[in-house]
Amino acid sequence: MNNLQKKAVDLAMAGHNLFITGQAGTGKTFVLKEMISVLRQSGRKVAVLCTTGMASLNFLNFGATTVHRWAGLYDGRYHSSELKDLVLRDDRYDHVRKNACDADVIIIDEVSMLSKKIFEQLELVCRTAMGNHQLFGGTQIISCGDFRQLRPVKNDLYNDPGLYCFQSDIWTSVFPHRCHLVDVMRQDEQELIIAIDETARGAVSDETHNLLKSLDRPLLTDVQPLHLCAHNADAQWYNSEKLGDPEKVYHANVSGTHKYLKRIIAPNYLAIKIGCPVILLINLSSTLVNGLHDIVKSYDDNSIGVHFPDIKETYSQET
Ligand SMILES: Nc1ncnc2c1ncn2[C@@H]1O[C@H](COP(=O)(O)OP(=O)(O)OP(=O)(O)O)[C@@H](O)[C@H]1O
Repeated sequence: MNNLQKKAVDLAMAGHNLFITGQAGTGKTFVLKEMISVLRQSGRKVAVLCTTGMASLNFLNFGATTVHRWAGLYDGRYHSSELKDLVLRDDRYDHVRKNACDADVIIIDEVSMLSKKIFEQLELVCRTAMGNHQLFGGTQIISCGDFRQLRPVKNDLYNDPGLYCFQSDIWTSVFPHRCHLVDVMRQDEQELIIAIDETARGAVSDETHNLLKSLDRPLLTDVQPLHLCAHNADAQWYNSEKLGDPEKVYHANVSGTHKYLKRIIAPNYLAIKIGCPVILLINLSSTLVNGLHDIVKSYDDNSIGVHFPDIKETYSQET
């Protein structure tokens, strides 16, 4: 580890709350992994939380999970008062209370994607579960991320405007220490590192501009490119064009409040054929996470089989 990385680990070992930042490639993930190992070797129970399921795959061997799952926030549906009641009184929140009470240290990675609302709800859950008035119930908190990378996603459905967590009034009290990693540790692709930094700062040099232009090339023929659409309706139209005649169509049994149902991103029917690409829209487990995509391998009246080679697992969901 370099000196700044060592300093971050020392602060964590000394029990301090800490925010670690630095541009892409400065070794944030690397230092977190070192930190988790050292803290655990010293006997401390470390909860490793990520803001997305995909990010938690970086910490697969460290028992990482998402903030939402760990703290029982689900899709952000609860008002803080409801959440407090659930943590205090609801049997279904036994595991959440246990999560919070068992952890000596909570580590949050990719914190740039954590919204102010979710940050404050996580704090509330910890404080309520611990029955302790201190921030996060007095549990040590370490967060890590680069606010010039991905930002929080707003959630209109549940009144989350997607403000950054550092806009919270409690942010500076929670994190009195800030460790800014400056040395880019990634040895290869120096040009790309400079390009990422310049693009993040909005100051693109001619060299970076030329590098980005040079990447404009025909796609490989055996690669199925991901097609990004600005609107769900466009994505649905594109998918049905590409799918052609489906081999099987499943219809959802839908019930609930119209106001909420109309804003759900998953369509109420699913048309598939063998070999068609599918993407997970929710986290089903700590490895089957929102954003994973692969192709349909099999189906019958009640289930669809999808093979996700990255996680060496075949998942079959009852439809
Ligand atoms: N002290 C170190 N010694 C050797 N290699 C290191 C060290 N720190 C980081 N690295 C290597 O540098 C590369 C970048 O590190 P890492 O992925 O942790 O950076 P990061 O800041 O998390 O980047 P990003 O923001 O893009 O996720 C990795 O290959 C990592 O193994």
